[in-house]
Amino acid sequence: MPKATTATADFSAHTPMMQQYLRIKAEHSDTLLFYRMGDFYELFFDDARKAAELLGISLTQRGASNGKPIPMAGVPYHAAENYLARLLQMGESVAICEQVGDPATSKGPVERQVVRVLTPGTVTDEALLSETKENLLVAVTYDKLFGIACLDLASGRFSVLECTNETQLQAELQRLQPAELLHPDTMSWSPQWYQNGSIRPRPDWEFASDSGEALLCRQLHVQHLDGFGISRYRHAIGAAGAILNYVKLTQRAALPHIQSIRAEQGDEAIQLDATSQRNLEIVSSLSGAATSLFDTLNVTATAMGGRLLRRWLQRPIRDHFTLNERYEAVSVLQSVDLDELHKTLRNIGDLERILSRVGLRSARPRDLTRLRHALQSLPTLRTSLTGYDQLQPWLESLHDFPELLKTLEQALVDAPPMLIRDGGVIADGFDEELDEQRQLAAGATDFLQQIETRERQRTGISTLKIGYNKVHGYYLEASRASSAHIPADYQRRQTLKNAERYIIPELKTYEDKVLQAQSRALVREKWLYEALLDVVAESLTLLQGTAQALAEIDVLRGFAAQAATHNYCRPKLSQSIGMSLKAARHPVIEQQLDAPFIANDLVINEAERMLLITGPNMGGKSTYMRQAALLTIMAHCGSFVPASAATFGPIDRIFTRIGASDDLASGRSTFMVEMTEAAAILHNATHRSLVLMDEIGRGTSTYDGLALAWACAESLLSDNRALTLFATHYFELTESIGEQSGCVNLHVEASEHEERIVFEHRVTEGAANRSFGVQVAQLAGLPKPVLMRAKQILEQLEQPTKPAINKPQSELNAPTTEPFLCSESLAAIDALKKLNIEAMTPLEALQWLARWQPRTENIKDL
Ligand SMILES: Nc1ncnc2c1ncn2[C@@H]1O[C@H](COP(=O)(O)OP(=O)(O)OP(=O)(O)O)[C@@H](O)[C@H]1O
Repeated sequence: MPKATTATADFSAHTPMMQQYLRIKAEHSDTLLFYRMGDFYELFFDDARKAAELLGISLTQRGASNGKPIPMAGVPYHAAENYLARLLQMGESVAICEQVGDPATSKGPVERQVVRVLTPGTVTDEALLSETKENLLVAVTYDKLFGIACLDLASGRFSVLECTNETQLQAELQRLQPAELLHPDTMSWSPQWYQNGSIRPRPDWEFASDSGEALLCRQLHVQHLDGFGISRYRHAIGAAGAILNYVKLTQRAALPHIQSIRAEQGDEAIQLDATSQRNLEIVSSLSGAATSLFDTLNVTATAMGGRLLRRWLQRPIRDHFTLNERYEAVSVLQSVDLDELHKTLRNIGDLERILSRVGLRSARPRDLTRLRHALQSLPTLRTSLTGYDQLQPWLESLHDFPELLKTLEQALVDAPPMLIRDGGVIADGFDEELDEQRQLAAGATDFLQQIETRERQRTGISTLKIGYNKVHGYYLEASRASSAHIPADYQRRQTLKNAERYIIPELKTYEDKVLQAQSRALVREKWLYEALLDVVAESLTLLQGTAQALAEIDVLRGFAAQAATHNYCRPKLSQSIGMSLKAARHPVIEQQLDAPFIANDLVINEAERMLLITGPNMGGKSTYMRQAALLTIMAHCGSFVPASAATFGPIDRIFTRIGASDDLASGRSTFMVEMTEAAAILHNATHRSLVLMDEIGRGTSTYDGLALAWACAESLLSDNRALTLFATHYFELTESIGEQSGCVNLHVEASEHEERIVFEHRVTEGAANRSFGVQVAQLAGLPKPVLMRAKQILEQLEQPTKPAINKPQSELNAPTTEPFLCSESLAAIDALKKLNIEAMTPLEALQWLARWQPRTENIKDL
């Protein structure tokens, strides 16, 4: 690539057009430059090579400049959106360079300018965005704590938050899933924090708090930021400044739809760390193919409703007042005609994004007709919801816009073309001047037809016809065979194979009139369209408030519909720590099973804060635990829950240690991942946290695993005092931990029928006494000989003091017997230590001895 990166570079050896290209490219060195040439966007040099590789388009050459051939690749102008969408998805940014000068009057290459820069986090074009997902631009800065700012340019939603540590940062980024992330040049970015989007370093000074504050004040038209409650978030304000800088640079337009900014405070939502967000499959499933909680609950009518539901699920709130308001709304919506409401909302569509495009002045004619349609539907919607006091908080924000609607109805044709460029958008009768120009243009066209008829008669050439092209304007065309009949006042302009083209002065005069009238009409129409955008923009704040209320109504309508269809109950919120669920079901699995889902109760509170769950593989332990977390999340979004009764106390965080997989990207083994997650839980869980621990310790040897699981359970029970659901296959824990105060043993039931396991999926009190592992393996299709051998080994392991039946002891897998012996000894010592002899009656002491004595036989073998 020629040196195009400095302003002082010398391009004089290149052709004039290449000089122009290189000058523009020098200002956009880190973006692909789409350089408009006729009907194509062309890319040159390294850009061409890169685009050819990324898009699979052919790499060609264009002449030579500076003595060397120029690598070139291009995409047709009319199909550019598709290519742009793909590049953005791959994290690339593109600068669009258009011809802005007039080719007719230009000396040398026609003047070109970059009219906008598309980057993954700042696109707002309908065709380039996913309907269902927010497209977020996030900036992160660090100085003792992380300052984060987040902008959804396509809705104008702007927020700031701060995190004290990396784990929190990771959790927030996992939730936000930025399409593009900015950080200061000097801050080194760890891929562990986030690596999905396009990560872009920006100059440090763009993140300065003072300049950030000044930029924000200017954007929000205020003198200070106190009114938005964000003043104390100094780092995040710096990050917000970096975002504003960047968006202004790329959009090259004012941003009137960004009208406020809010602080997201850690304690206003239930915190879900990055792992839990993934493990609980809230908005996307682990495998990608399965169904997430979002997929199950999303029956919204509008895309803006779908995006809001996603946000709510990712950030469940803790404010009981707001949640009760939502429950009330869901209750009363059940008596509204939900299908009708769905239809009306569908008609309203994605108002949120239309309004942002109005703000950015990139709204297309069809955006305005959709806005018109939405405003027409508003009164119907309002009528269907009036009379329900419980909906008042939403009805208050639903405004009618009669004047604006009248203007849009009068101004726009019914079905306008895609672009304003060619006209035909503004309706007849809306503007006198436009009508006049249009009539003139149409009248002059009639006149051309009169000329054609007259000239045919005058010349006697019946095939004489009037045509038009951009180079010669209007002309009369006659076949070459009839050239003998051409009058003397005809001036020849063009000779074709079989025809000649002529002009006459009269034709030229009328041509000027037509063209003038047509272009005046077009100019007028564009001006009127801009004015129409101004009119809509005047009501932008109220319209945005209305769109927000509509999106919420859409989500609440969905909750009501789901509650009615699947028999969900209204949750109760309580101040006492804990949770109580009657006949609860897993919202996602319930809808996927052909067989009926077995409902289970769950009670957890300060007195019984750890539920130790044992039972066979496939018995339903994970399902039971996950459903507790999912119901908590649903209830804290305002949804009803799949249970016959549900009460939730205050919950500050949900932690999960579920499943195990290697984290190859960061070079951590399964066990390392497991322990890192456990460490995060033990460090952070409070007595208000819901903790799901599924089979901790299974990633290492049984002996180590048991010891770790034991110690973790003890700590959760006594130090964190968290509300813990602890599933394990270590039966030893059911006595060592399960019998401690604050812990309850539960098990999932299963029975054996003709050597086959039957899962009951019922959770009942008490510990399980066997794990049916071999039977489950049989279901999984393990070869018969292997199963037989496993049964044999199992029998030996279960009777450790007896000699091996078929094989000498040395040939058995000796270490696997170890945990039984060692764990027994550990259990015995622990139980003995905890014994309060003074509080025991002699009979109780004897009973204790009788219970333990048989088990100590195992210990002898150590
Ligand atoms: N309450 C239930 N009603 C009906 N089916 C259920 C229920 N609970 C679980 N299942 C079914 O059993 C399957 C296994 O459940 P789950 O994964 O929760 O078992 P598990 O005890 O955690 O197993 P493992 O110990 O192997 O992890 C689920 O995929 C689901 O199809």
